[in-house]
Amino acid sequence: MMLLLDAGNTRIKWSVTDSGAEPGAWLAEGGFEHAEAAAALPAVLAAHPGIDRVLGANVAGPAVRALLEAPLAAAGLPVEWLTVTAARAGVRNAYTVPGQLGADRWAALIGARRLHRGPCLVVCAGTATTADLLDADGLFRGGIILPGVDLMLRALAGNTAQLPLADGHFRDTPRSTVDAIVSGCLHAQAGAVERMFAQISGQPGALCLLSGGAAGRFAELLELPLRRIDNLVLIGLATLAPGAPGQA
Ligand SMILES: Nc1ncnc2c1ncn2[C@@H]1O[C@H](COP(=O)(O)OP(=O)(O)O)[C@@H](O)[C@H]1O
Ligand SMILES: CC(C)(COP(=O)(O)O)[C@@H](O)C(=O)NCCC(=O)O
Ligand SMILES: [K+]
Repeated sequence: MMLLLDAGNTRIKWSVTDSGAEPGAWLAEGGFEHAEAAAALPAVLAAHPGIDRVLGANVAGPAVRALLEAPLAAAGLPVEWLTVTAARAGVRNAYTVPGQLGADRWAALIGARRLHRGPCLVVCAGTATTADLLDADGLFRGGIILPGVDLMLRALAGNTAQLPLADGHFRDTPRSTVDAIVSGCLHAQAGAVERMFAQISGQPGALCLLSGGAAGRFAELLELPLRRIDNLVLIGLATLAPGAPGQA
């Protein structure tokens, strides 16, 4: 039985899965804030005593990595952290320096390849938003990084005299400050995704896979073939586990 960890810059997402189970068929799943790791992880282990392996993707830095490793080490469980390479599980990494790519993006690409064999735009709407192009033959051609929704909202509130941390709504023609701010930030997210998707929209089977905690903020704005996938990073990690069906 495996514990999978997606350590992002806002939250830790986790799932428990039986070795050999279909990626995404979780026995349990959840999330917690970085500071809750010392309490949350022992609770997960206590609830699932059969966990004998931990696989993780970390993009939140060494301090968060240590926060996660400590309670697991106390339970005799080392964490196998995903390292980003030039090729894995049918995905090839065209990054100029392959190891520079975030492990979450790499795991999400591997998960996407597992779920969809055609051309794909893999979007993770998290602290940052990423949109990564995966060819029908499994080549990750490259992708973009932009501030996530909350970062955009906080940037405006924190760097202007008159703009609040907006809790407005998306409008086609915003007529209040908070709606103007929220609409602008959501257009920025959806526009970036649609512009990236335009590179593959003419290809048969082209699909956008959208994951991440902030996905729901702009999913319905997207005018493209879309599949919402919860925890694509964890699906990628599960795909890499030995014995996982369809593992390449
Ligand atoms: N429980 C939640 N409910 C609603 N929105 C959330 C929740 N958790 C995270 N978010 C939103 O998603 C973003 C973080 O998503 P997540 O995919 O967890 O990011 P990361 O992988 O960067 O930690 C936050 O900035 C917030 O906008
Ligand atoms: C872009 C990211 C910050 C996204 O992380 P998240 O928003 O999920 O916390 C992360 O993938 C990262 O640190 N990447 C390393 C640089 C790169 O991918 O080029
Ligand atoms: K940083």
